[in-house]
Amino acid sequence: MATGYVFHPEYLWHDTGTSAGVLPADPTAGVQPAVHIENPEAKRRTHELIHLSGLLAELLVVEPRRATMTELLRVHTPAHVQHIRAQSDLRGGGDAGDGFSPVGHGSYDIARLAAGGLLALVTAVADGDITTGYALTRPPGHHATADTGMGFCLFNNLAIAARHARTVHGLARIAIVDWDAHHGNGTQTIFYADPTVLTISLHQANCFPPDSGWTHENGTAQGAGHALNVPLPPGSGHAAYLQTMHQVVIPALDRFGPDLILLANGVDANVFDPMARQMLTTATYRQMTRLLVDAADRLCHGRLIAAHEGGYSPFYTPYCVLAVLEELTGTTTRITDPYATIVAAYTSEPLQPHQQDVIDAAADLVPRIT
Ligand SMILES: O=C(CCC1CCCC1)NO
Ligand SMILES: [Zn+2]
Repeated sequence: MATGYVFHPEYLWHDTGTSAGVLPADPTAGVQPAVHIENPEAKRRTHELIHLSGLLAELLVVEPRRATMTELLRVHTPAHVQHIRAQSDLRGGGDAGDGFSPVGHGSYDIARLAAGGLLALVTAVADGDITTGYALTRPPGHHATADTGMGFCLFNNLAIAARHARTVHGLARIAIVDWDAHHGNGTQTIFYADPTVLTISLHQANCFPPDSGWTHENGTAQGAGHALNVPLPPGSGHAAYLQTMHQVVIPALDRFGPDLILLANGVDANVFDPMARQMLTTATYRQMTRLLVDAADRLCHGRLIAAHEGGYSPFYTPYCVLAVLEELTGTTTRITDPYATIVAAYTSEPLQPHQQDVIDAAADLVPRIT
């Protein structure tokens, strides 16, 4: 069972500029310049930990390629692709569409390489060269819709990969699980009327995008029943997420019967992350990933590909991703999470009734999956 790994130095060259955290800097308006929260640091440190842990030597390194225009247009409108390209051509760059999503000079080709990293993993899985894979890509993708970038995302990497899996490799039924702290609105919207793609998003309720990711958002037309959302309350931790996996995600995958499982692996629900208020630890990511690997083994010959999404703590993101990657490879951990004892007390909270209520509401929709 080989695990593919995609990383490329260009991913670190996507320039999100000196936005003050998440907003464009504007000293004239009192918005002091700062490093953008979506900067290379957490991804660079993640790649370095994967290397220094010795795990890199056990992975099949898969070279990314740039997604072609045809591949981009399977998901995005021509106007959106042209917009990204035009913003990227500007010496000072621009924005992907929502005012929160910097496009650096040259980011168009880097975003194509991010999407192409997922395409390369899908092809490697379809060809049987690997069973599981991880793309440590940047910029992220799960907020991007067909016609706009959003929330730091330029192109929807996983949606492009899903369409490629179906169109080119005949993998007809695709499940996309998204446990990034923020709603996978872009992916959901792209496939909202598509019965062949099941989207499942676990996220902090009403965090980003605002008023998005409610349980009643359950798909439409032919896709009715094939979008699940679990908007977990702020402060939700290990117990709530594991209960969601057992009561919603795994039963949904069992009913749907995917030919391929894609994972939007945002780790910004971790206890140290500045961009959300959830309480997950490396143990949570490890156990959630193990459940997905077991489901993939049961349902689709182990085929499971993860795309990196959010994760902004430069010191904790690496350990969360390492936990996911070790479970994808089926190896035991090499490096103990140095923060485990610090967080053990306040991340072992029991499941709360208001969290169970949210999980129950989502679980009630699982029987609608066909
Ligand atoms: O990690 C992210 C980005 C969230 C931010 C985008 C603008 C404010 C919140 N999405 O998954
Ligand atoms: Zn996020």
